[in-house]
Amino acid sequence: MADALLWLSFGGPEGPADVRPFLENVTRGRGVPAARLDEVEKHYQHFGGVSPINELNRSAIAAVESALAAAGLDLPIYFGNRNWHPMVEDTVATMRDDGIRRALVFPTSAYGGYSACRQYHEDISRARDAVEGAPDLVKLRQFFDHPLFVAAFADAVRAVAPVGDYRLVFTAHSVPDSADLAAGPVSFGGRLYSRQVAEASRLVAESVGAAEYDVVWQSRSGPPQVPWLEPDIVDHVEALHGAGVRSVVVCPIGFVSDHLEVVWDLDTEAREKAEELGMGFARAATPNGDARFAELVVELVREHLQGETAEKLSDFPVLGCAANGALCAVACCEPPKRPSRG
Ligand SMILES: CC1=C(CCC(=O)O)c2cc3nc(cc4[nH]c(cc5[nH]c(cc1n2)c(C)c5CCC(=O)O)c(CCC(=O)O)c4C)C(CCC(=O)O)=C3C
Ligand SMILES: [Fe+2]
Repeated sequence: MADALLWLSFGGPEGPADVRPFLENVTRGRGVPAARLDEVEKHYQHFGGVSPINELNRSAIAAVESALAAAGLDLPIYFGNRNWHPMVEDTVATMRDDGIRRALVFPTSAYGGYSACRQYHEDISRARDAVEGAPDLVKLRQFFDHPLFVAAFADAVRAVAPVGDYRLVFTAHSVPDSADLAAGPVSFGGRLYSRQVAEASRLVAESVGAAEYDVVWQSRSGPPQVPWLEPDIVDHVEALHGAGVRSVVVCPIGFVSDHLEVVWDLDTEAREKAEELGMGFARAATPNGDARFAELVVELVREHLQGETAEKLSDFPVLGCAANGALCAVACCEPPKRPSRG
């Protein structure tokens, strides 16, 4: 039973004055050096201080509203973010005022791990703690191996792949190596996030018939002395050039929409590097623009409400679904150790 859907996302600035306070929200207590924030602020200001993420979420929500109605599911959608307005605390207060008692939560991340899953559970807890009489909030599962997610990426790769030889390169947001090591239920053996990224990449590569491909990382943050997942996409483009590769197709498998880290780190930085080296460069679209993305959300809702077997293409366990911010398992996806200050 559910009487609403909460669309829970990351949030992004909507004007030049929003950028710094947004970045402060994202990085509070996380030991990200000021120099890194100054650099990232420039990326946002380059686009007029507006991240595409909020508009992309709003249009996705409109598509999902229609798809839910077409499927006969009468669920209003509420939109809330971790780091920028509409903030999830405010959204949950509105839901309470509207008489919502129990809502499903769709997180705009397909994966497990601290940043991609557990932090969304923390957002749910924080919002419920802030709102007296808050509805029950049940987060939907991780969907990195859902057939519609894989099919949308596979078609996106086919749509931009050049005729002839190219190297297919998958990319996802880097995380601290310690966070990746601690990702997943203890019984899974760690590295849930990077193993899911590798598995989604394998499924897409198989679907497009690419025998050879790479999985690399992007948008590294944090202090330079802390190890994060590598190699970085820009370094990797250079390495491929050195190995004689003439053309790359980049598939942003770690993301659901063309937000700032896609339009800056890939469409700007990685593309410029490839062009400087005289290489062909194409970037596959993210699923947000594909009609199947709305269908995917409807299927996740239906699967949950009707207790159906999960539609999935891998043998990985079904994870990420829990009520009111509970952890998936004891010690699941522990947060990374923050560098001590002082
Ligand atoms: C795994 C992962 C995802 C994918 C899962 C998901 O989608 O949720 C993701 C998504 C996103 N990350 C985003 C933006 C940022 N991430 C930052 C910093 C960080 N990301 C991390 C991880 C991830 N991030 C981590 C471990 C940090 C270090 C700080 C910390 O330990 O938490 C910073 C701080 C500045 C910097 O980059 O240094 C910014 C601005 C945006 C919005 C872009 C827009 O505005 O359009 C989105 C969707
Ligand atoms: Fe991030």
